[in-house]
Amino acid sequence: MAERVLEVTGLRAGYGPAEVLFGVDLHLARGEVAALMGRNGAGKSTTLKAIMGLLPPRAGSVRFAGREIAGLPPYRIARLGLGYVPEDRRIFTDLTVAENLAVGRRPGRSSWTPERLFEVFPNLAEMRHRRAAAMSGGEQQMLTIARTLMGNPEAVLLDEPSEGLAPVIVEQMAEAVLRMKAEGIAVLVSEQSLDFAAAVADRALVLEKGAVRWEGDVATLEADEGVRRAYLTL
Ligand SMILES: Nc1ncnc2c1ncn2[C@@H]1O[C@H](COP(=O)(O)OP(=O)(O)OP(=O)(O)O)[C@@H](O)[C@H]1O
Repeated sequence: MAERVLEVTGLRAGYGPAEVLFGVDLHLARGEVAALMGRNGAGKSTTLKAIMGLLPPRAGSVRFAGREIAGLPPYRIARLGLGYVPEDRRIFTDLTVAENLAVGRRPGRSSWTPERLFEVFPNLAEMRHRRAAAMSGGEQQMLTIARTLMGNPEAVLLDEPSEGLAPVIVEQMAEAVLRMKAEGIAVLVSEQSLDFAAAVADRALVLEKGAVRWEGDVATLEADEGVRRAYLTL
């Protein structure tokens, strides 16, 4: 069995009185890309936020790189090497691409430099001196991913990267995920699009009503109309 970089068991979380996650079990192997799928409101974003400590887990265990991280604040989880790219872009719009990357650097242990990132994201290289405010949503999303890599993560949680992007940008986004994988970074990507999941992921986890109801190869999921109808299509 491949070594697990992330292991989530019985994770419960919610907002105030609203319970959203009812015991999520999932894992991510080192260097693997897994797609967390499910309809709107199934709990994908909530799962990523609870793993990252942005929403305090109410029960369950989250083990990352061999240690329990449930209950730790997000900045400590990030420092341990878990990156997080939220749906809304978190960049400094007044800064240029290169400046945004410099801000993301983690002192001491970054093997990533802006130059290396520009090799991995050639489209960002072309606009390195452009202010982020003058970039498209998709380009800003790509910059958010690149900036997360400056923190030298071992694994990255990526929330709905393809949502609302033009098809050509979605393709670039898929390439970016595959390049992260090629660099040995494990990625848990929350995604509604089966096409995107099939393009990037080895394995799919399907959430419904706050728990993982199906798990398997993306190809099996594509072929199984019954499962798709039950958990994915409207
Ligand atoms: N800040 C919040 N306060 C209260 N309820 C919330 C909050 N954020 C999400 N929820 C609720 O939690 C449930 C799961 O939402 P979540 O965003 O995790 O779903 P999702 O699978 O990521 O779907 P989407 O694709 O719509 O983001 C939904 O019922 C949603 O209404």
